[in-house]
Amino acid sequence: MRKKIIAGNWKMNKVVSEAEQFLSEVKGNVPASEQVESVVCAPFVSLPALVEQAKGTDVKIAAQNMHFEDNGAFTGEVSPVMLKDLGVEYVVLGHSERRELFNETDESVNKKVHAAFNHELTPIVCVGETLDQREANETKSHVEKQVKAALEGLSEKQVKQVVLAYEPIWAIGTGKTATSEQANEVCTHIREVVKSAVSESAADAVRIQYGGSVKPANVDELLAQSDIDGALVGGASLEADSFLKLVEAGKHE
Ligand SMILES: O=C(CO)COP(=O)(O)O
Repeated sequence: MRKKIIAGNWKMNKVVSEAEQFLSEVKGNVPASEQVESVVCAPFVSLPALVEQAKGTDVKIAAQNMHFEDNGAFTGEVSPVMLKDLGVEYVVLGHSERRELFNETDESVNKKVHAAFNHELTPIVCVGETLDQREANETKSHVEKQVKAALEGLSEKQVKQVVLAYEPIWAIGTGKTATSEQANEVCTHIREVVKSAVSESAADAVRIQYGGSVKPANVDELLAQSDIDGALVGGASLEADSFLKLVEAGKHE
């Protein structure tokens, strides 16, 4: 049985004091991490305070991006070494906003996934199709290409530790959720891709989140699907109450 993982992706929201306020409200109220993993993906500037505050609690802290090099002349970038040194445990890689707005490619995502493992960070790798691709019936082939590229060169053991997040771009921030059947169909396909590209045991172990307008009202139905092992949540993760409802839902399934 795969443990559910609920991650709140704040994107570019909250100043440090707001981030601290949020964590003070949730940290004593999340379920034990043996039941469900609760992750907060915050902007870089809030990470030191959040990691400090989350110590000894069941909340894990994630970055939303990083460079693949350890250090060097990359003005404005943050490296995996820096994240590891802070005590960050997860990193979101290849989010569609980064692919679309910041020229993230399958190749750079793959380099970052390797860099994450080199520094014992757990990657949450995002994949997903545009509305045009869905309408052209290219969803599965597109997502397959993204998953294979992201996992290229990893060991079976590493693949088992990756978290994949299926986020259809047309459902992000639009209020349009994929139906739970549509979401599960693609997550099932992703698991089949992992099985044929890596192994059956890797496919059984890898966790696949759904993301795109997830909220307390629809999370139960999504998490009840056979191949959905969690949620990557934007808007509905910004309020402590709502985030707590989402992680509670992960516990029940
Ligand atoms: O992009 C997302 C999470 O990474 C989804 O965002 P929303 O939950 O706001 O649609």
